[in-house]
Amino acid sequence: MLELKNINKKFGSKVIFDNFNLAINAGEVVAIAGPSGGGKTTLLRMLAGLETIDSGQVIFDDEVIGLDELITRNFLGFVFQDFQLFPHMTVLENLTLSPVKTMGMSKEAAVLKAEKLLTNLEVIEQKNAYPYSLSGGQKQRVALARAMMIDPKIIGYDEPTSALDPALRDQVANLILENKSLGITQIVVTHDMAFATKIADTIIKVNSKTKD
Ligand SMILES: Nc1ncnc2c1ncn2[C@@H]1O[C@H](COP(=O)(O)OP(=O)(O)OP(=O)(O)O)[C@@H](O)[C@H]1O
Repeated sequence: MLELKNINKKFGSKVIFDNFNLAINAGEVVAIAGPSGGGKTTLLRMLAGLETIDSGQVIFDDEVIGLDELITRNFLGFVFQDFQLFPHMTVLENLTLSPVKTMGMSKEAAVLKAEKLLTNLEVIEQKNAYPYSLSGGQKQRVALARAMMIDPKIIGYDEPTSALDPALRDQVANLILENKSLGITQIVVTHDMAFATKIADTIIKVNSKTKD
């Protein structure tokens, strides 16, 4: 489904990826593990088009995707570390802002879609609440709903359990497994190997050789 071939990425003179390869099958949950600073977040950001790729090939369903097209193709919905909800906006506004502002979705369509996702994720009662008033698990669900607003082919999570206690970690694992049962392809960046083992079909270690 998604294949990365010979991906190179540098920040200044610092090499983050040197001919990196990755293949992900549709419906698979892939955990990306590896040392701090190894480039896990950068990998997700590159796939979401939030960070440039210097060179290499991205192939999606047998189609070679221009490296500058990643941002507009919306392959990857991003669930940011610590959720990164806009604090001055309600849950509903957090979900509808970007689709309306940057993707030309009508306000009405965005609200309908947001309400459906919030219902599915059992946080519809919080639609007019502000992020500060939500529990950690509710914030996680809202962040997931926001990522799903763009109908991404893949959902990427950056350290989804880092801010959560063990019970909430299990909830996140269940959410990811529920999405898997719906056939959604997911990439999960995590330090937490127990969590990775629980959710992932495949665990990929990025730049693990730099660990030693
Ligand atoms: N915008 C940037 N400009 C310069 N260097 C950056 C930038 N973003 C990341 N880096 C550097 O690239 C390297 C990889 O960072 P990244 O955040 O992808 O690592 P990570 O594996 O996610 O680490 P962690 O597990 O600590 O979150 C780090 O050395 C980081 O300092």
